[in-house]
Parts: sequence; structure tokens; C-alpha cells
Amino acid sequence: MQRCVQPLQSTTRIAKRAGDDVADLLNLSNVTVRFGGLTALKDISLALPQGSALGLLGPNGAGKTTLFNVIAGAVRPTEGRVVFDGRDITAASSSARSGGGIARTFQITQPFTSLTVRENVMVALTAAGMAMRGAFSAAVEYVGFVGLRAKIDESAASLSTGQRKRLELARALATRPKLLLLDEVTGGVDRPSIPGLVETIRQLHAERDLTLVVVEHHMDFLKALVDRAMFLDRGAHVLSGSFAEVAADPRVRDIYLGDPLELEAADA
Ligand SMILES: Nc1ncnc2c1ncn2[C@@H]1O[C@H](COP(=O)(O)OP(=O)(O)OP(=O)(O)O)[C@@H](O)[C@H]1O
Repeated sequence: MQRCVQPLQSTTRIAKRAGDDVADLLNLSNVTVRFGGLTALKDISLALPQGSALGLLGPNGAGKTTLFNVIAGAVRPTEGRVVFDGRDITAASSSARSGGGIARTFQITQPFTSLTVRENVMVALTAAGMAMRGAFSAAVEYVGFVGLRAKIDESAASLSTGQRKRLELARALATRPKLLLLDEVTGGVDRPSIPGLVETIRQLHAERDLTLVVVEHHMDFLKALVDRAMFLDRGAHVLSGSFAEVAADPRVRDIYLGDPLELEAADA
């Protein structure tokens, strides 16, 4: 495990735990994304071992969502390669990646509001190949795991923002992912509900050996979820290392300044 903050342009290796020798689940090699004249990602390399948890940090426009899109298949890199679970998936579609074990949640949730909570999860289960009858009962496990058991037969339209985030998590889990990309999972969630949501994700990571990549504005919640972090700015890899090392860097502190509680938490 590399202990020091890594220099620009190196491959970021995200160790699971010190001394672990774990195969990489995801490898990005020299990924560049251009949208016309704008370079959203510049020569990003990343190696993510099975079971690790990485936080992506950076100011608005840094390229965090674009990196998620590259991993999930919504954006094709202009240059570079993406390898997942030993296979080159650079040209694979989003649905092929979903079937192969990559799931994501979105900053803005997208449930089927005309369906119930159970039916929303059933859609994900059947898309992953389960028969309708099996999906009806299997949905209970996923809905229960995210704490929505009492709402299982209610319309998704009736859910609060926090409950919708939980439903989205259940739908992502129903695809049985190896890698879960979480985009601002606490965004729009009422503050008292956040610790429970974070604890649910933490358990998933610990108990199911789920590999996580997390974009999260709140440093204290991010700290609870990830062990390593990577800081991007204007599409470039600026630094990466342990969460504590990255959070302590003045460039990161400048960006996330404004909530003293968050910085205290990062310091702790
Ligand atoms: N489809 C697109 N077409 C053109 N430009 C895009 C597209 N998607 C992203 N960009 C641009 O790429 C850059 C990186 O955007 P991205 O959304 O990845 O940043 P981000 O770090 O996720 O920002 P935020 O924290 O505001 O969500 C920005 O300048 C953005 O305007």
C-alpha cells in the first residue's frame, strides 16, 4: 500500500487494507474524455482492488460525474482503456456493464413513480434475469435491507427524498453488483436520516465485499464510507492517497471549506 500522496499522472492504486494482495476489479488506463474543445478528463489512470472503497473529490466541473459515466458506460473515453473483472469493457454498453456487475445511483433519483416500491425493485431483478414470480418475493430482501419494508406496497411517488435514495440503492443492489458507484447519495436527504443511510451503505461494503466509488459532498459522511480518496481538478488527477491524507491537503480543504464541522470530522 502506498502511504504517501501520489504525484500527478501516476496510476492511482487504491489499496483495500495494508498488506492485502487483492486482484484489481477495475482498471482505468490513461482515460481522456473530450467534449468538443473541452477536456473533461485528462489521462486518468486508476486501479481499484476488489472490496476497496474510493472517494472522488473535486470542485464543480472537476470531472467526477464524467468518471462515473466512463465506468458505467454512459460516456465512451476519447482515449484510454477500461478493464473490469479482467475484461476490456471500453466499448461495452451501459446495459452490458450492468449485467456484468457495475451499478450506480444518480445525484437525482429516477424511480418509476407509477410503480410501487416492490415493483421498482422487481424491474431491476427481472432486468437482471430473474423470473417474475421469484422477483416478487426476492424484492422483499432488498427493500428490507435498505429499511423500506413498511413502504413495500406504497407508490414510489409517495416517498421522501431520503426514501427515494434508499429505493435507488435497493434497485442498484438488485442487479447484484460487484462495483457500486454512489453519486451524492446524501444529497437532498434530510439531515437526521443521513447517518442511517450511510450506515446501510457501510454495512453493504463490509458484509458483502462490495467495491465502492463514492462522490459525496459531505466530508464527514465520506469519511465513514471510504478508506482512500482521489482529488480531481479540471479533469486532472491532482492527488490521491488515504482519505485522511487527501482531506488534509490545503487544495482539498480550500474547496470543501465552509462547513467547519466537516473539516473537524476530516481531522478526527
Ligand atoms: N455531455 C457533456 N457535454 C459537454 N460537456 C460536458 C458534458 N458532461 C460534462 N461536461 C463538462 O465536463 C466538465 C466536467 O463535468 P462533470 O459533470 O464530470 O464534473 P463534476 O466534477 O461531476 O461536477 P459537479 O460537482 O458540478 O457535478 C464540466 O466542464 C462539464 O460542463
